[in-house]
Amino acid sequence: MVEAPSPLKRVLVTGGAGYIGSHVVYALQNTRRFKVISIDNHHNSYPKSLLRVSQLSKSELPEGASAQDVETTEIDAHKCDLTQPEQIRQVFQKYGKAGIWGVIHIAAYKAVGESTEIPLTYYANNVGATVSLLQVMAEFECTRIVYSSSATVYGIPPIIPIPETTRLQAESPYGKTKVMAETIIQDLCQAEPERWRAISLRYFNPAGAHPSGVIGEDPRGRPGNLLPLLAHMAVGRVKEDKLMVFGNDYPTPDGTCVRDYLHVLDLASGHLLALDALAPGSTVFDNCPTPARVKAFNLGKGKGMSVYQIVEAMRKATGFDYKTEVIGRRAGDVPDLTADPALAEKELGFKADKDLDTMCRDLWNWQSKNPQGYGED
Ligand SMILES: O=c1ccn([C@@H]2O[C@H](COP(=O)(O)OP(=O)(O)O[C@H]3O[C@H](CO)[C@H](O)[C@H](O)[C@H]3O)[C@@H](O)[C@H]2O)c(=O)[nH]1
Repeated sequence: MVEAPSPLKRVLVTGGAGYIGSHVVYALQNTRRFKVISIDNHHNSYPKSLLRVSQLSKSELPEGASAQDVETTEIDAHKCDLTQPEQIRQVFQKYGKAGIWGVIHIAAYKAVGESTEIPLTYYANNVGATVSLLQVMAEFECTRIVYSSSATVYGIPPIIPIPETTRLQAESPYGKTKVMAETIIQDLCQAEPERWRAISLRYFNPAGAHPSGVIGEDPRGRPGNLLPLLAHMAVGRVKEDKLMVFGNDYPTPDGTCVRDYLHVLDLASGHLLALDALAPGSTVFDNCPTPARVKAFNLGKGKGMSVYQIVEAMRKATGFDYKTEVIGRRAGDVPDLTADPALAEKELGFKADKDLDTMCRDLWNWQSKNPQGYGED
């Protein structure tokens, strides 16, 4: 049976149970304008995260909240594999034609090194699944999509800060999957300009957690990324006190790589702005060079931070006495990935305001309250 129409906009989030997905779902709920449907295969995420998001959103409802407000805090969560079109179709069938207003497509594999070892898995999961998703969306007349892309599409960028007009030249299979999916979405919007609207969001380095410490990042296994690794070291989950710094001979102020870290809640707010920009009446596509309604935006702060600056900020937040040892460069690392965030600010009204100390404080709040992440209870 098809669900009855609802005054709330139904938004499907793929990868909703993951680190970024759970914060995006929270942000959607916080507006009280959306009903969230999540699909996730739990490859690198935990269903518990969505239970916690719901609890958090419920706890923030004002007294005497309406039934509709309460409905916004509920999530229709599905365990679903995006490489299986039939599984996606089943979710859309529940809501019928045009029953889902738009999609935020976050689900993907994201480890650069791993993608060089198992490229086919990456192409199937990140590109093939995107094609299947778009096909099912078309079948069900759901033609608005916000796509999670990455700064990795720029490869080794020729200009810092990086504007969106920079040529895309991703190096790893992972990065190439992001370029391909962006291209596929662009081609679709070009082929059917009256039908499709799409925004790709090129994430720089998301960090931190919701300040409640109820949700956060919980990578499976030893974290490969810098901030979760430092958090795991401080909490004793990784029994190391020495961070291996991957190279100090880069052409950067202190020789270590520079990245543009932004708070995950700022990143989540970018998704809301992008989603609203897909609505009729939005002016975001007015200056597109073709009738196609498709754009890409950087989501970053526009402020680069080195590995040593991050270690220092985490030392301040956690009180942990990190030691460091410089080892060779990590394959695939680029010296500097700092966003030019001007376009997203001008056209979407996006600004990543939260500073590095806030990111580290919120990360530590999450990690110290949940030393074993979601796996502990
Ligand atoms: O043990 C470590 C881990 C990281 N680093 C350094 O810390 C910086 C940040 O590394 P992360 O792995 O945290 O982040 P990346 O910028 O490499 O990765 C991010 O960008 C990638 C694309 O470039 C992918 O999108 C990935 O998912 C995303 O987390 C890099 O200079 C890295 O060399 C270390 O020195 N030691």
